[in-house]
Amino acid sequence: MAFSSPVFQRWLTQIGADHVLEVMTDLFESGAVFIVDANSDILFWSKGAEQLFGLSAAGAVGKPCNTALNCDNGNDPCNLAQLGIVKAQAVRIRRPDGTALECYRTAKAFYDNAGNFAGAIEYLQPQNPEAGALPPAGESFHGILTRDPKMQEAIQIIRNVAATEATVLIRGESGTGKEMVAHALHLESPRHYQPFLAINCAALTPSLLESELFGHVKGAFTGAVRNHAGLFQRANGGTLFLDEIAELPLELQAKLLRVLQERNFIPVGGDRPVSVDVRIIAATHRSLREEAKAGRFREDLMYRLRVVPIFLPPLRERRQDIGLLLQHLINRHNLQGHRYVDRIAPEAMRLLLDYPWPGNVRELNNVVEYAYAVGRGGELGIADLPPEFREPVRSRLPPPVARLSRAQPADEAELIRQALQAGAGNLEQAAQYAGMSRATFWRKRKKHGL
Ligand SMILES: Nc1ncnc2c1ncn2[C@@H]1O[C@H](COP(=O)(O)OP(=O)(O)OP(=O)(O)O)[C@@H](O)[C@H]1O
Repeated sequence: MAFSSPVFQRWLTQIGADHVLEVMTDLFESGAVFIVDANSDILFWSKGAEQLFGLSAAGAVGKPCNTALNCDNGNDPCNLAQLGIVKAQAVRIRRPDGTALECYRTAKAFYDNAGNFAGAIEYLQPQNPEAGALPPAGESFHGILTRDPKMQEAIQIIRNVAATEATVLIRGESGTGKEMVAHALHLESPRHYQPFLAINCAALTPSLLESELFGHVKGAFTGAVRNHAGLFQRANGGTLFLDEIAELPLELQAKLLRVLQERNFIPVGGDRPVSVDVRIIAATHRSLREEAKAGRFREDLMYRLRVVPIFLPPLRERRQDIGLLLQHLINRHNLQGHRYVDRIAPEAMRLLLDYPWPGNVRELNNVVEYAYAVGRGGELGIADLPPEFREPVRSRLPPPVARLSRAQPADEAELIRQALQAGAGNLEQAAQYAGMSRATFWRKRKKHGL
């Protein structure tokens, strides 16, 4: 057999088995190869796996394979140990960006001399190679799709700072991908085995936020019937993402500063400090400098948080990403099988490119979802777009109308959309426009996916 040939063995030693494996697996352009050890932890992750699953080798190696792949059937390769070989088994994996991918899986187990399971080599192919394919490498980073130079600059900063412990502050409008970027940073960092937890500081009242962040002890307040571990405790060893950090009340800013400086905090109602090791990534749509100048944000905390600032441009300033994201979303929806879109009418594309996208990528997701819900046929046309795309003068906004209590649910979504447009990325102005508090506006926006 060729593999036992001494000539082959000598050649393999000369070239290096790992290099041969890498080159060999690169030949499988439309599939992913990976290798697991006896514990099913990933040892090797091919470029094809990075491409297909949208997860870098750095983020995958060392993880249990069912965690990295988020298999819906999640029972493998336990079965593989008994079966020895699996051919073209249909499986569904879930990428880090949440998209599902139907694959065919072929795998072969290895056993040691005692007959114990010693690992496996696996090959996964998308069931529909065209629809399942991710954009070319370089345009996707942990599910973040972009061709925009400023976004790519941001991604380069993430790659560079991931290995360090530097605190990162992400600035960008709502829906520009701040949480995705924070998650990518976590996945690239040595903390990727540990939890990544996120909270929006604008979404809760100050007392709830304090309890959610720092936890509380039994009896701290009416209703505190047991000890509650806060996010800092639960994220210990990992990363905590604090979205809309500018909305953090001043008294909690002092508590956060203490965690950053002394790595400990006192839970609500507690009397002794709890030590934690958590990397903080914060995000805001505001200028923290301006907030500090206005006395709403502690300057010392601002300096602690923005050691590495990252800016994400709004979608209207990166038009080339609109086409890329559209194609990706269409591929994803095509996979679900309700409708297969293979082209976008030029006039619909024009409208999509000219639209100001106040809700950024989140709004683009919704527009495509709308098109699949209401439209039919292979061409995505103007009639498949939500009403605001078909209004003759989109820039003319209606006056700040209707308090929400009087609005019907359908009007509510429309009001939020108009408010976002009116606020042009400033959530405070948008909330004012809608006649709501920031927290209510944030909740309603999430509810309607805007
Ligand atoms: N570059 C991108 N590529 C692919 N998907 C993206 C990109 N940017 C954002 N998204 C998607 O858009 C949605 C909003 O992204 P995300 O929650 O990260 O934004 P955000 O800036 O944190 O918003 P908010 O501040 O309102 O919470 C998510 O569904 C995310 O998957």
